[in-house]
Amino acid sequence: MSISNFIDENLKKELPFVVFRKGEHSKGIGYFQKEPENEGSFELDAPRFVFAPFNNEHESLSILLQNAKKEVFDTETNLEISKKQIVEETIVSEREYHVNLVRKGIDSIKGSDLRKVVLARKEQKEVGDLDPFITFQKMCARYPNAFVYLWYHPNSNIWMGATPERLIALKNNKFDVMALAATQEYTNTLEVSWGTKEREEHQFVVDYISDKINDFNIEVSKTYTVKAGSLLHLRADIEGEISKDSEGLEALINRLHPTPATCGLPKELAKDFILNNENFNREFYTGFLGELRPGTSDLYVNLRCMKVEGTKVSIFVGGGVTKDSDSEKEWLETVAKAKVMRNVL
Ligand SMILES: C=C(O[C@H]1C=CC=C(C(=O)O)[C@@H]1O)C(=O)O
Repeated sequence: MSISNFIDENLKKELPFVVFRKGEHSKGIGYFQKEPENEGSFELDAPRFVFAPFNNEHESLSILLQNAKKEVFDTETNLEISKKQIVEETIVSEREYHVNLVRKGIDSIKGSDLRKVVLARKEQKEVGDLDPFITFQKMCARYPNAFVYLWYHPNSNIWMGATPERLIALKNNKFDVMALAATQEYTNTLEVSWGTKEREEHQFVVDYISDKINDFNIEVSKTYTVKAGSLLHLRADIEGEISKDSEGLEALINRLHPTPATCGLPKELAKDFILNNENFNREFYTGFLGELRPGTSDLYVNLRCMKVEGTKVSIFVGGGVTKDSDSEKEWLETVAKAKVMRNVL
């Protein structure tokens, strides 16, 4: 059976599956659950592929690897990618809502202890009959460095994305956390300068992560510029080691998630602002996903993603707001980020 057949079969039977391809890899991996999960029948630390929401008070979904069929396949890299330019179809009311939301965020930062808040929006689009696997293949071809995935669970519907951000990788007790933030459009060079607002919004992420895990003997890299599709971001890597008697990976994730790359600073103030002011539910956008195994795990932040429901997709995009933000620029940044998914539809 081909991967497409496995996908069709699991969708028909409403059984969870995930198909993913890591950055710089040509092989994709699929885990297809064979039968409905028997609640409570598994060990808490059983190896799984986890799909966690933004709001850590909400339930995470998982596919238990031991109950799933594993398929390794070649991803299509020679796929004809349409170079057509996306026609801007700015919906005036969406622009207005987002610009006002950002202004409210800036006012709140100026008048309280809030220092950064990541504000997002949801863009809906009619797409007709979308073939999830072809869309996945298009994402693999267009975004070779991204973690590309296609996920389905009856409790979440179909999600897919091409994220540039790893939350944490763990191997032999050594871990690697990515601090990614700040955005500008790529114009054929990595030699760009970054403004004060961008450097500060990224530094907030580095400082927060370093502070949360400073008991793990960490090393923080220099900040450098990375390309993600047609965008550039600032990145730093924080490496450390989990000692034998320290808490496990899940506790470490709880300290980190959500970082100021997706929520803000201080975390609880920013989260309250988001939950009270964004006009949609983030669900799994800015949550995290990936393989969780004792000893070796690889988790990514769910960015540049969309949810598919029948003939409609919802694309989720946001950006970090600080005291120096310009509301119009923040809007345009979300338009640029939305193209990452719109380019493959
Ligand atoms: C929240 C998003 O991106 C984050 C990651 C990189 C750059 C970001 C920024 O420039 O605001 C965000 O922190 C998103 O893509 O929806």
